[in-house]
Amino acid sequence: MSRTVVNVKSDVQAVLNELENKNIRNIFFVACGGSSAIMYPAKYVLDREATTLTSDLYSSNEFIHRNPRQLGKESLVILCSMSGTTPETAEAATFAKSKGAYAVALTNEPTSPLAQNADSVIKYEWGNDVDAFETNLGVLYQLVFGVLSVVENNGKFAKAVSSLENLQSVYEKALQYEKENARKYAEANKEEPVIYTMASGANYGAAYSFSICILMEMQWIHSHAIHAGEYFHGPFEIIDENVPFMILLGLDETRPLEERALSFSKRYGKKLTVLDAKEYDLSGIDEEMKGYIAPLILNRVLRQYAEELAEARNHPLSKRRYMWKVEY
Ligand SMILES: N[C@@H]1[C@@H](O)[C@H](O)[C@@H](COP(=O)(O)O)O[C@@H]1O
Repeated sequence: MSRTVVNVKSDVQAVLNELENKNIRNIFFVACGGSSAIMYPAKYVLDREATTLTSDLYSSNEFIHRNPRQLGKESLVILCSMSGTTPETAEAATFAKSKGAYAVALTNEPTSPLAQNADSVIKYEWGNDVDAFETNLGVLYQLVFGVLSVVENNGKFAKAVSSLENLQSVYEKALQYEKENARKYAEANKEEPVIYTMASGANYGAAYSFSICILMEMQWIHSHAIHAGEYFHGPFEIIDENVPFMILLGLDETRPLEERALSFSKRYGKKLTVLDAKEYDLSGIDEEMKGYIAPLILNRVLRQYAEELAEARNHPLSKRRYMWKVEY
């Protein structure tokens, strides 16, 4: 086991030990942008697994201003910020603590303002070279299944951990499988002014992050992440042969929504890119975890698509005009 994997495990365990002595009844996921997107699958896990715990997901500043009535001593607030410097997320930790809640920060920067404001910190690693187990998504799942185990005796913690330990090799096979597709996608889409994304259930966060972080923030391409269930209640009027869609198919219980949206899109659209988790080799992932793990794989593959697109468009993923540059 690498040193960073050992650290992640002990950070998660330290939080779980703290929770043993508390009476947690509700969980609030709080973050912004890409860090918020990673929380959608965690919320899906809680909806599917929790028998008494309730959970909800908030953009950090909305969390503070909406001030949910149930936030209090029986709340666990899970905050995430890679830099730990996003002001509204750091402030949300202080706000949560002021209400008596227990605030856990997930960050790549354990000395950051967010980390300092929280009760506990779990450090995650970031970048293409780190193991899936120690990324933000990997760490958040360990925490969520750990909380389910401590608070509700849910028995899936060990299955989640072993599946996450095997995830890196699944990523590598999926990236290899999609390599040429990603390159072709970039060539075919490099001049497109707008690209929509679509998914449901555990996978919606991956579509959301590709839309707002990759296409809008990092490529300045118009986009919107459409929920596959909502597609038929407005957005489907937009599809025709000229409108590009990135459609995700996961393995969770909402897959029929994604399949329905795809089959309609195939009737009227031509520029469809489909990432289907069914096509990937998921050896090492526990059967009961596959639906939960699929968005992590789709998210990793989407990063490969993003890198190819940035290359083909000669627009680096690091390029910004406002973020971190002007007042906002
Ligand atoms: N794509 C994300 C943004 O959505 C986010 O606003 C920013 C700060 O995020 P964090 O709070 O995780 O440091 O980082 C990335 O660029």
